Amino acid sequence: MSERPLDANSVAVIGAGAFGTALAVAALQAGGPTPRRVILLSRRESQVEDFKTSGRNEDALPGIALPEGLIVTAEPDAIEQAGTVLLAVPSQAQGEMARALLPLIARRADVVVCAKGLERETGRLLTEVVGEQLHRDDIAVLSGPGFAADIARGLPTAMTLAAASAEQAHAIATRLSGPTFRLYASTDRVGVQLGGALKNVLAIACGIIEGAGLGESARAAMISRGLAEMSRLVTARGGVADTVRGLSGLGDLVLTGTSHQSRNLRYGIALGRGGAAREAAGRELVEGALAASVAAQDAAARGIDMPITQAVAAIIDGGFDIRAAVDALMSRPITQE
Ligand SMILES: NC(=O)c1ccc[n+]([C@@H]2O[C@H](COP(=O)([O-])OP(=O)(O)OC[C@H]3O[C@@H](n4cnc5c(N)ncnc54)[C@H](O)[C@@H]3O)[C@@H](O)[C@H]2O)c1
Ligand SMILES: O=P(O)(O)OC[C@H](O)CO
Repeated sequence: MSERPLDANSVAVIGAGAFGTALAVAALQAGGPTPRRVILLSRRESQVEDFKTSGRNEDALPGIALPEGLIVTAEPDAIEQAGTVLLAVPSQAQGEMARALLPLIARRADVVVCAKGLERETGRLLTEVVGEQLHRDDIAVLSGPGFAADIARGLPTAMTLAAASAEQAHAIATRLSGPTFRLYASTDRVGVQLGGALKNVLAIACGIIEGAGLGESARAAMISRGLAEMSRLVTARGGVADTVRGLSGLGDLVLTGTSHQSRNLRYGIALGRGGAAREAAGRELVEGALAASVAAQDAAARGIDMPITQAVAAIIDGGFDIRAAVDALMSRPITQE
Protein backbone atom coordinates (compact mmCIF):
# COMPACT_ATOMS: atom_id res chain seq x y z
CA MET A 1 0.00 0.00 0.00
CA SER A 2 1.09 3.52 -0.74
CA GLU A 3 2.63 5.56 2.12
CA ARG A 4 2.06 8.87 0.31
CA PRO A 5 0.10 11.63 2.10
CA LEU A 6 -3.67 11.43 1.71
CA ASP A 7 -5.83 14.00 0.00
CA ALA A 8 -8.97 13.67 2.13
CA ASN A 9 -10.96 15.63 -0.44
CA SER A 10 -10.15 13.28 -3.27
CA VAL A 11 -12.37 10.32 -4.25
CA ALA A 12 -11.25 7.60 -6.68
CA VAL A 13 -13.88 5.43 -8.35
CA ILE A 14 -12.52 2.21 -9.84
CA GLY A 15 -14.54 0.95 -12.81
CA ALA A 16 -16.22 3.25 -15.32
CA GLY A 17 -19.32 1.12 -15.84
CA ALA A 18 -22.84 2.33 -15.08
CA PHE A 19 -22.54 2.32 -11.28
CA GLY A 20 -18.96 3.62 -11.10
CA THR A 21 -19.84 6.54 -13.36
CA ALA A 22 -22.97 7.34 -11.35
CA LEU A 23 -21.03 7.24 -8.06
CA ALA A 24 -18.40 9.56 -9.51
CA VAL A 25 -21.15 12.06 -10.41
CA ALA A 26 -22.64 11.76 -6.89
CA ALA A 27 -19.22 12.16 -5.23
CA LEU A 28 -18.51 15.29 -7.24
CA GLN A 29 -21.83 16.81 -6.21
CA ALA A 30 -21.32 15.77 -2.58
CA GLY A 31 -18.39 18.16 -2.31
CA GLY A 32 -20.66 21.19 -1.85
CA PRO A 33 -18.78 24.46 -1.94
CA THR A 34 -15.46 22.66 -1.34
CA PRO A 35 -14.03 21.66 -4.73
CA ARG A 36 -13.80 17.87 -4.89
CA ARG A 37 -11.23 15.93 -6.83
CA VAL A 38 -13.05 12.90 -8.29
CA ILE A 39 -11.13 10.45 -10.45
CA LEU A 40 -13.01 7.82 -12.46
CA LEU A 41 -10.63 5.02 -13.46
CA SER A 42 -11.54 3.17 -16.65
CA ARG A 43 -9.70 0.18 -18.02
CA ARG A 44 -10.28 1.36 -21.60
CA GLU A 45 -8.42 4.29 -23.18
CA SER A 46 -11.14 4.52 -25.87
CA GLN A 47 -13.72 5.25 -23.15
CA VAL A 48 -11.53 8.07 -21.82
CA GLU A 49 -11.25 9.55 -25.32
CA ASP A 50 -15.03 9.30 -25.82
CA PHE A 51 -15.59 11.12 -22.54
CA LYS A 52 -13.17 13.88 -23.55
CA THR A 53 -14.96 14.49 -26.85
CA SER A 54 -18.60 14.02 -25.81
CA GLY A 55 -18.68 14.65 -22.02
CA ARG A 56 -20.60 11.37 -21.68
CA ASN A 57 -20.04 7.70 -20.96
CA GLU A 58 -22.30 6.54 -23.75
CA ASP A 59 -21.56 2.79 -23.26
CA ALA A 60 -22.56 2.77 -19.63
CA LEU A 61 -25.06 5.61 -19.21
CA PRO A 62 -26.42 6.51 -22.63
CA GLY A 63 -27.82 10.00 -23.06
CA ILE A 64 -26.60 11.32 -19.69
CA ALA A 65 -24.31 14.36 -19.72
CA LEU A 66 -21.61 14.11 -17.05
CA PRO A 67 -20.67 17.15 -14.96
CA GLU A 68 -17.61 19.25 -15.62
CA GLY A 69 -14.73 18.66 -13.26
CA LEU A 70 -14.82 14.87 -13.39
CA ILE A 71 -11.40 13.39 -14.12
CA VAL A 72 -11.79 10.29 -16.31
CA THR A 73 -8.56 8.42 -16.86
CA ALA A 74 -7.12 5.02 -17.70
CA GLU A 75 -3.96 5.84 -15.70
CA PRO A 76 -4.05 3.91 -12.37
CA ASP A 77 -1.39 6.21 -10.80
CA ALA A 78 -4.02 8.96 -10.72
CA ILE A 79 -5.72 7.34 -7.70
CA GLU A 80 -2.63 7.37 -5.51
CA GLN A 81 -3.55 10.07 -2.98
CA ALA A 82 -7.29 9.45 -2.88
CA GLY A 83 -8.75 9.51 0.64
CA THR A 84 -11.74 7.43 -0.46
CA VAL A 85 -11.56 4.57 -2.96
CA LEU A 86 -14.82 3.15 -4.33
CA LEU A 87 -14.46 -0.26 -5.99
CA ALA A 88 -17.26 -0.33 -8.59
CA VAL A 89 -16.22 -3.29 -10.74
CA PRO A 90 -18.38 -6.48 -10.85
CA SER A 91 -18.35 -8.74 -7.79
CA GLN A 92 -16.05 -11.38 -9.25
CA ALA A 93 -13.46 -8.75 -10.27
CA GLN A 94 -13.26 -7.07 -6.82
CA GLY A 95 -10.42 -9.25 -5.48
CA GLU A 96 -8.27 -9.10 -8.58
CA MET A 97 -8.81 -5.32 -8.81
CA ALA A 98 -7.78 -4.83 -5.17
CA ARG A 99 -4.66 -6.94 -5.73
CA ALA A 100 -3.70 -4.94 -8.82
CA LEU A 101 -4.17 -1.59 -7.04
CA LEU A 102 -2.52 -2.56 -3.75
CA PRO A 103 0.63 -0.49 -4.38
CA LEU A 104 -1.45 2.58 -5.24
CA ILE A 105 -4.13 2.64 -2.55
CA ALA A 106 -3.07 4.79 0.40
CA ARG A 107 -2.80 2.85 3.67
CA ARG A 108 -5.23 5.16 5.46
CA ALA A 109 -7.70 5.56 2.59
CA ASP A 110 -11.27 4.39 3.17
CA VAL A 111 -11.90 1.55 0.72
CA VAL A 112 -15.52 0.79 -0.16
CA VAL A 113 -16.87 -2.28 -2.01
CA CYS A 114 -19.64 -1.08 -4.34
CA ALA A 115 -20.65 -4.41 -5.89
CA LYS A 116 -23.45 -6.80 -4.95
CA GLY A 117 -22.48 -10.44 -4.83
CA LEU A 118 -20.51 -13.19 -3.09
CA GLU A 119 -17.19 -14.74 -4.10
CA ARG A 120 -18.25 -17.52 -6.40
CA GLU A 121 -15.79 -20.21 -5.33
CA THR A 122 -16.11 -19.71 -1.59
CA GLY A 123 -19.28 -17.73 -0.79
CA ARG A 124 -17.18 -15.18 1.08
CA LEU A 125 -18.33 -11.58 1.48
CA LEU A 126 -16.64 -9.14 -0.89
CA THR A 127 -15.30 -7.04 2.02
CA GLU A 128 -13.42 -10.19 3.11
CA VAL A 129 -12.13 -10.85 -0.40
CA VAL A 130 -10.89 -7.27 -0.83
CA GLY A 131 -9.60 -7.11 2.76
CA GLU A 132 -7.46 -10.19 2.19
CA GLN A 133 -5.85 -8.61 -0.88
CA LEU A 134 -5.24 -5.27 0.86
CA HIS A 135 -4.22 -6.86 4.21
CA ARG A 136 -6.92 -4.94 6.06
CA ASP A 137 -10.08 -5.75 7.98
CA ASP A 138 -11.78 -2.35 7.71
CA ILE A 139 -13.19 -2.49 4.18
CA ALA A 140 -16.58 -0.76 3.93
CA VAL A 141 -19.52 -1.53 1.63
CA LEU A 142 -22.14 0.54 -0.14
CA SER A 143 -25.41 -1.15 -1.06
CA GLY A 144 -29.14 -0.51 -1.30
CA PRO A 145 -31.76 0.61 -3.80
CA GLY A 146 -30.33 2.84 -6.50
CA PHE A 147 -30.20 2.51 -10.24
CA ALA A 148 -27.08 4.07 -11.74
CA ALA A 149 -29.09 6.11 -14.25
CA ASP A 150 -31.29 7.56 -11.48
CA ILE A 151 -28.26 8.53 -9.39
CA ALA A 152 -26.43 10.08 -12.36
CA ARG A 153 -29.55 12.05 -13.35
CA GLY A 154 -29.74 13.50 -9.83
CA LEU A 155 -33.00 11.79 -8.88
CA PRO A 156 -33.34 11.39 -5.08
CA THR A 157 -31.71 8.16 -3.91
CA ALA A 158 -30.95 6.63 -0.49
CA MET A 159 -28.53 3.77 0.13
CA THR A 160 -26.59 2.21 3.04
CA LEU A 161 -22.91 2.54 3.89
CA ALA A 162 -21.71 -0.16 6.26
CA ALA A 163 -18.26 -0.11 7.84
CA ALA A 164 -16.29 -1.79 10.62
CA SER A 165 -17.08 0.98 13.12
CA ALA A 166 -19.95 3.43 13.55
CA GLU A 167 -17.47 6.34 13.34
CA GLN A 168 -16.03 5.15 10.02
CA ALA A 169 -19.49 4.45 8.57
CA HIS A 170 -20.73 7.89 9.60
CA ALA A 171 -17.63 9.64 8.23
CA ILE A 172 -17.81 7.94 4.82
CA ALA A 173 -21.61 8.34 4.58
CA THR A 174 -21.31 12.05 5.36
CA ARG A 175 -18.47 12.52 2.86
CA LEU A 176 -20.38 10.87 0.01
CA SER A 177 -23.89 12.21 0.68
CA GLY A 178 -25.08 15.16 -1.36
CA PRO A 179 -28.22 17.04 -2.36
CA THR A 180 -29.79 14.05 -4.14
CA PHE A 181 -27.73 11.10 -2.84
CA ARG A 182 -28.23 10.21 0.82
CA LEU A 183 -26.37 7.47 2.67
CA TYR A 184 -27.44 5.87 5.95
CA ALA A 185 -24.66 4.51 8.17
CA SER A 186 -24.54 0.94 9.47
CA THR A 187 -22.04 -1.39 11.13
CA ASP A 188 -23.72 -4.57 9.81
CA ARG A 189 -21.47 -5.38 6.86
CA VAL A 190 -22.73 -8.99 6.84
CA GLY A 191 -26.43 -8.09 6.64
CA VAL A 192 -25.92 -5.30 4.13
CA GLN A 193 -23.85 -7.47 1.79
CA LEU A 194 -26.07 -10.52 2.00
CA GLY A 195 -29.07 -8.27 1.30
CA GLY A 196 -27.40 -6.95 -1.86
CA ALA A 197 -26.39 -10.40 -3.08
CA LEU A 198 -29.65 -12.19 -2.29
CA LYS A 199 -32.06 -9.51 -3.53
CA ASN A 200 -30.59 -10.07 -6.99
CA VAL A 201 -31.45 -13.79 -6.79
CA LEU A 202 -34.95 -12.93 -5.56
CA ALA A 203 -35.36 -10.36 -8.35
CA ILE A 204 -34.67 -13.17 -10.83
CA ALA A 205 -37.46 -15.12 -9.13
CA CYS A 206 -39.77 -12.08 -9.54
CA GLY A 207 -38.82 -11.97 -13.21
CA ILE A 208 -39.53 -15.67 -13.67
CA ILE A 209 -42.97 -15.14 -12.10
CA GLU A 210 -43.65 -12.24 -14.48
CA GLY A 211 -42.29 -13.98 -17.59
CA ALA A 212 -44.21 -17.18 -16.88
CA GLY A 213 -47.43 -15.23 -16.22
CA LEU A 214 -47.81 -16.51 -12.66
CA GLY A 215 -49.49 -13.33 -11.41
CA GLU A 216 -48.87 -10.45 -9.05
CA SER A 217 -50.05 -12.36 -5.97
CA ALA A 218 -47.22 -14.82 -6.55
CA ARG A 219 -44.75 -11.94 -6.77
CA ALA A 220 -45.93 -10.48 -3.44
CA ALA A 221 -45.66 -13.90 -1.78
CA MET A 222 -42.20 -14.31 -3.25
CA ILE A 223 -41.00 -10.94 -1.91
CA SER A 224 -42.24 -11.71 1.63
CA ARG A 225 -40.98 -15.27 1.76
CA GLY A 226 -37.77 -14.25 0.01
CA LEU A 227 -37.18 -11.73 2.76
CA ALA A 228 -37.67 -14.49 5.35
CA GLU A 229 -34.95 -16.55 3.62
CA MET A 230 -32.64 -13.58 3.50
CA SER A 231 -33.15 -13.03 7.20
CA ARG A 232 -32.26 -16.66 8.02
CA LEU A 233 -28.95 -16.51 6.16
CA VAL A 234 -28.07 -13.09 7.57
CA THR A 235 -28.59 -14.36 11.12
CA ALA A 236 -26.69 -17.59 10.50
CA ARG A 237 -23.71 -15.66 9.16
CA GLY A 238 -23.56 -13.30 12.13
CA GLY A 239 -25.47 -10.34 10.70
CA VAL A 240 -28.41 -8.48 12.22
CA ALA A 241 -31.85 -9.81 11.22
CA ASP A 242 -33.31 -6.28 11.30
CA THR A 243 -30.99 -5.14 8.51
CA VAL A 244 -33.08 -7.03 5.96
CA ARG A 245 -35.98 -4.65 6.64
CA GLY A 246 -33.85 -1.66 5.65
CA LEU A 247 -32.65 -0.14 2.41
CA SER A 248 -30.16 -2.88 1.57
CA GLY A 249 -32.72 -5.67 2.03
CA LEU A 250 -36.40 -4.88 1.56
CA GLY A 251 -35.70 -1.53 -0.13
CA ASP A 252 -33.48 -3.01 -2.81
CA LEU A 253 -35.65 -6.12 -3.23
CA VAL A 254 -38.73 -4.00 -3.92
CA LEU A 255 -36.80 -1.86 -6.42
CA THR A 256 -35.09 -4.69 -8.25
CA GLY A 257 -38.02 -7.09 -8.12
CA THR A 258 -40.48 -4.63 -9.63
CA SER A 259 -38.59 -2.33 -12.03
CA HIS A 260 -37.83 -3.21 -15.63
CA GLN A 261 -34.67 -1.12 -15.27
CA SER A 262 -33.25 -4.12 -13.38
CA ARG A 263 -31.02 -6.50 -15.32
CA ASN A 264 -31.77 -9.27 -12.81
CA LEU A 265 -35.51 -8.85 -13.28
CA ARG A 266 -35.20 -8.78 -17.09
CA TYR A 267 -33.05 -11.92 -16.98
CA GLY A 268 -35.71 -13.66 -14.88
CA ILE A 269 -38.43 -12.57 -17.32
CA ALA A 270 -36.44 -14.13 -20.19
CA LEU A 271 -36.14 -17.38 -18.20
CA GLY A 272 -39.84 -17.27 -17.34
CA ARG A 273 -40.71 -16.98 -21.01
CA GLY A 274 -38.76 -20.16 -21.66
CA GLY A 275 -35.42 -18.65 -22.65
CA ALA A 276 -32.23 -20.61 -22.00
CA ALA A 277 -30.18 -19.42 -19.01
CA ARG A 278 -27.03 -19.19 -21.13
CA GLU A 279 -28.59 -16.68 -23.52
CA ALA A 280 -30.97 -14.81 -21.22
CA ALA A 281 -28.36 -12.35 -19.93
CA GLY A 282 -27.05 -11.35 -23.36
CA ARG A 283 -24.02 -9.14 -22.72
CA GLU A 284 -25.41 -7.68 -19.49
CA LEU A 285 -23.97 -8.21 -16.03
CA VAL A 286 -26.49 -10.31 -14.04
CA GLU A 287 -25.02 -10.62 -10.54
CA GLY A 288 -27.92 -12.76 -9.25
CA ALA A 289 -27.22 -15.48 -11.80
CA LEU A 290 -23.74 -15.83 -10.25
CA ALA A 291 -24.91 -15.55 -6.64
CA ALA A 292 -27.80 -18.05 -6.82
CA SER A 293 -25.83 -21.29 -6.72
CA VAL A 294 -23.21 -20.11 -4.21
CA ALA A 295 -25.94 -18.83 -1.85
CA ALA A 296 -27.90 -22.07 -2.26
CA GLN A 297 -24.79 -24.16 -1.48
CA ASP A 298 -23.93 -21.99 1.50
CA ALA A 299 -27.48 -22.35 2.88
CA ALA A 300 -27.41 -26.12 2.39
CA ALA A 301 -24.02 -26.39 4.12
CA ARG A 302 -25.40 -24.44 7.10
CA GLY A 303 -28.65 -26.43 7.18
CA ILE A 304 -30.74 -23.35 6.42
CA ASP A 305 -33.99 -23.53 4.53
CA MET A 306 -33.84 -21.25 1.43
CA PRO A 307 -36.26 -22.90 -1.01
CA ILE A 308 -36.69 -19.89 -3.34
CA THR A 309 -32.94 -19.33 -3.71
CA GLN A 310 -32.48 -23.07 -4.25
CA ALA A 311 -35.22 -23.14 -6.91
CA VAL A 312 -33.69 -20.17 -8.78
CA ALA A 313 -30.26 -21.84 -8.70
CA ALA A 314 -31.74 -25.09 -10.01
CA ILE A 315 -33.66 -23.34 -12.81
CA ILE A 316 -30.46 -21.55 -13.92
CA ASP A 317 -28.44 -24.79 -13.75
CA GLY A 318 -31.14 -26.57 -15.79
CA GLY A 319 -31.98 -29.02 -13.00
CA PHE A 320 -35.56 -27.76 -12.61
CA ASP A 321 -38.17 -26.44 -15.02
CA ILE A 322 -40.42 -23.64 -13.83
CA ARG A 323 -43.53 -25.77 -13.42
CA ALA A 324 -41.62 -28.28 -11.27
CA ALA A 325 -40.16 -25.44 -9.19
CA VAL A 326 -43.61 -23.95 -8.53
CA ASP A 327 -45.02 -27.37 -7.61
CA ALA A 328 -42.13 -28.00 -5.23
CA LEU A 329 -42.54 -24.59 -3.54
CA MET A 330 -46.31 -24.91 -3.22
CA SER A 331 -46.30 -28.46 -1.82
CA ARG A 332 -43.82 -27.88 1.00
CA PRO A 333 -45.12 -28.80 4.48
CA ILE A 334 -47.20 -26.03 6.10
CA THR A 335 -45.12 -24.05 8.57
CA GLN A 336 -45.47 -21.08 10.93
CA GLU A 337 -44.90 -17.66 9.36
N1 LIG B 1 -25.98 -0.44 -12.48
C1 LIG B 1 -26.63 -0.20 -11.32
O1 LIG B 1 -27.70 0.41 -11.32
C2 LIG B 1 -26.03 -0.66 -10.02
C3 LIG B 1 -26.52 -0.12 -8.82
C4 LIG B 1 -26.01 -0.55 -7.61
C5 LIG B 1 -25.00 -1.52 -7.58
N2 LIG B 1 -24.53 -2.01 -8.76
C6 LIG B 1 -23.47 -3.01 -8.67
O2 LIG B 1 -22.27 -2.45 -9.20
C7 LIG B 1 -21.47 -3.50 -9.76
C8 LIG B 1 -21.05 -3.06 -11.16
O3 LIG B 1 -22.24 -2.94 -11.93
P1 LIG B 1 -22.38 -1.96 -13.18
O4 LIG B 1 -23.81 -1.77 -13.39
O5 LIG B 1 -21.51 -0.77 -13.04
O6 LIG B 1 -21.81 -2.90 -14.33
P2 LIG B 1 -21.28 -2.50 -15.76
O7 LIG B 1 -21.30 -3.74 -16.58
O8 LIG B 1 -22.02 -1.29 -16.26
O9 LIG B 1 -19.79 -2.00 -15.51
C9 LIG B 1 -18.80 -2.82 -14.98
C10 LIG B 1 -17.45 -2.13 -15.20
O10 LIG B 1 -16.43 -2.93 -14.64
C11 LIG B 1 -15.42 -3.14 -15.63
N3 LIG B 1 -14.90 -4.48 -15.44
C12 LIG B 1 -15.54 -5.64 -15.71
N4 LIG B 1 -14.75 -6.69 -15.41
C13 LIG B 1 -13.60 -6.16 -14.95
C14 LIG B 1 -12.39 -6.74 -14.52
N5 LIG B 1 -12.19 -8.05 -14.48
N6 LIG B 1 -11.42 -5.90 -14.12
C15 LIG B 1 -11.61 -4.57 -14.16
N7 LIG B 1 -12.73 -3.97 -14.58
C16 LIG B 1 -13.71 -4.78 -14.96
C17 LIG B 1 -16.10 -2.99 -16.98
O11 LIG B 1 -15.18 -2.57 -17.97
C18 LIG B 1 -17.13 -1.93 -16.69
O12 LIG B 1 -16.57 -0.65 -16.84
C19 LIG B 1 -22.33 -4.76 -9.74
O13 LIG B 1 -21.93 -5.57 -8.67
C20 LIG B 1 -23.75 -4.25 -9.51
O14 LIG B 1 -24.56 -5.16 -8.81
C21 LIG B 1 -25.01 -1.60 -9.96
O1 LIG C 1 -29.80 -3.86 -12.73
P1 LIG C 1 -29.62 -4.72 -11.51
O2 LIG C 1 -30.64 -5.81 -11.43
O3 LIG C 1 -28.20 -5.20 -11.38
O4 LIG C 1 -29.91 -3.80 -10.22
C1 LIG C 1 -29.20 -2.62 -10.01
C2 LIG C 1 -29.16 -2.21 -8.56
O5 LIG C 1 -28.62 -3.24 -7.76
C3 LIG C 1 -30.48 -1.75 -8.01
O6 LIG C 1 -30.34 -1.30 -6.69
